[in-house]
Amino acid sequence: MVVPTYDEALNLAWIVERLRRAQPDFDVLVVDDDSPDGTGRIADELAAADPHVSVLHRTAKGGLGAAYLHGFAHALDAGYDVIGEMDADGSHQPEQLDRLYAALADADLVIGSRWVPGGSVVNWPRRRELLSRGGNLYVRLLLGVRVRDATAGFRLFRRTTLEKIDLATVRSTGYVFQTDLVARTLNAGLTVREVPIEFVERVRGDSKMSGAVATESLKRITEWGLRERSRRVRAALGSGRGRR
Ligand SMILES: Nc1nc2c(ncn2[C@@H]2O[C@H](COP(=O)(O)OP(=O)(O)O[C@H]3O[C@H](CO)[C@@H](O)[C@H](O)[C@@H]3O)[C@@H](O)[C@H]2O)c(=O)[nH]1
Repeated sequence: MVVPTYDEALNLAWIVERLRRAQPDFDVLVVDDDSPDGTGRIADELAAADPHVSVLHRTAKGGLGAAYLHGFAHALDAGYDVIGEMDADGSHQPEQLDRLYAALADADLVIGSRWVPGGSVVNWPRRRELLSRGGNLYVRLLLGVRVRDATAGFRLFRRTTLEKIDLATVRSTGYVFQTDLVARTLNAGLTVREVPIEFVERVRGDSKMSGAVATESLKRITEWGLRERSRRVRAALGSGRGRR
């Protein structure tokens, strides 16, 4: 599992311990962006005590997407067949990974979803719930992506999925990375399955969601949607001309 961290000193040891207990066969790769609160040092201590834990130290805060790209490159190089994503703050419960893993039997990407029947959020401020539901609706309308929770960050990918979606061309640095990867997976003709999860708002530390992160998401999704629409219009005009 790739676990990106920025200022998660209050959460990291707790979540890694839960993850290792819930899935003793899984390895954990913490990708830390030189967190000022010393998360990187805690990650080093966890790695020193457990051969299933390793750490990638990045030199500065580069965004969630950039951290995942770095982590995925390492996991692919290391030869893993299944590569996962999970937040470090306890929002994603390692105890629910069994169900995600089982669903990967007939899928190329499994998403732990808050917005399918059976999914839920606990203690999320109303504002965040609206932002997530509204963002996902926007993604469905503009990109035609038939997924209820395209912004979720609790996932399992088959290695082959990451190999097919051309990660070298991904430019999404922030949270829009999540939507980008879902759209790429579907565009590659691969299967995405959503498994209901209970998402629990963090109790320690702060979310790194910011105005800049939200703006990047809005801008990119709008650009992709408009580009796709004009591509469809051009294709329709082209085939119309061909028929005349
Ligand atoms: N390395 C690194 N990690 C980061 C960065 N920004 C955030 N993170 C880490 O990414 C995880 C998610 O960040 P949060 O700030 O806790 O996200 P949230 O608002 O609670 O969660 C929402 O957005 C996430 C991003 O896609 C989703 O994963 C999550 O499901 C939820 O919808 C945490 O482990 C956090 O430390 C960064 O720039 N660099």
